[in-house]
Amino acid sequence: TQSTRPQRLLGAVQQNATRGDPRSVVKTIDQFCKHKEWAMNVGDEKGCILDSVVSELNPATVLELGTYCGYSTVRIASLLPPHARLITLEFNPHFAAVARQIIAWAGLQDKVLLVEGASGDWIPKMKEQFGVKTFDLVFLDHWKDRYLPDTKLMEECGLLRKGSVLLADNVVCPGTPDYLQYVRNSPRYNSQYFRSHLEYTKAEDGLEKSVFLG
Ligand SMILES: O=C(NC/C=C/[C@H]1O[C@@H](n2cnc3c(NCCO)ncnc32)[C@H](O)[C@@H]1O)c1cc(-c2ccc(F)cc2)cc(O)c1O
Ligand SMILES: [Mg+2]
Repeated sequence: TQSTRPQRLLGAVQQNATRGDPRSVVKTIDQFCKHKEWAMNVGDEKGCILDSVVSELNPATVLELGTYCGYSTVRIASLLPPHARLITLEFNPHFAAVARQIIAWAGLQDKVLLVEGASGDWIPKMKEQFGVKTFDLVFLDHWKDRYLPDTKLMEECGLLRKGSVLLADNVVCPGTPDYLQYVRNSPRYNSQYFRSHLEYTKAEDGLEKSVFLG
């Protein structure tokens, strides 16, 4: 049977990355995507911006929307303090299965809770199911037309507090126009654009960092 791109990416990690070493897992995936097959990971250039936001925040509770193969999950989790937790939502069972193995290869399974299912279903259950009060950081990287509805849902569910940070990938390419318009014009957010490039290419893309003002 034909393998899938996520399976080939997992194979590259298992053959080339050092078990328990998140940096080598990240480097292996970036090498694979640069030299073998492009994949929609946040990548190394935008990844450094992600790293700096995480390091500066030192968050205790992080939510990621759209795990895919777990590349950004590994980047974020590798920077979290010991008792911090990252909940990542992925509704494609095949991608979730690959991501679990990549997260485990990096040795980060104790910091990461990968929940299989749709954000729209799970965001309203975060408090009762996982004892989450509010998220310090949310990384949005799932279907681009779901950034805005899920942000409004998080607001309605009381999952954001004064100072919570939303960090959104792909606000230029593929683009998230309705989300950008909302966070940049709403009095409830302080929004900032970090210009970069689409992963592994020269095309423009960037991350939008939006602080919830309560
Ligand atoms: O489309 C992109 N990302 C989507 C990610 C989807 C992943 O997230 C999962 N997912 C989606 N919606 C939900 C959901 N909730 C919503 C549905 O209920 N709940 C849970 N999981 C969800 C999917 O199963 C995937 O694993 C993208 C494209 C380019 C790109 C740029 C230029 C090009 F030419 C081509 C491509 C670059 C990027 O960085 C990109 O992130
Ligand atoms: Mg992305």
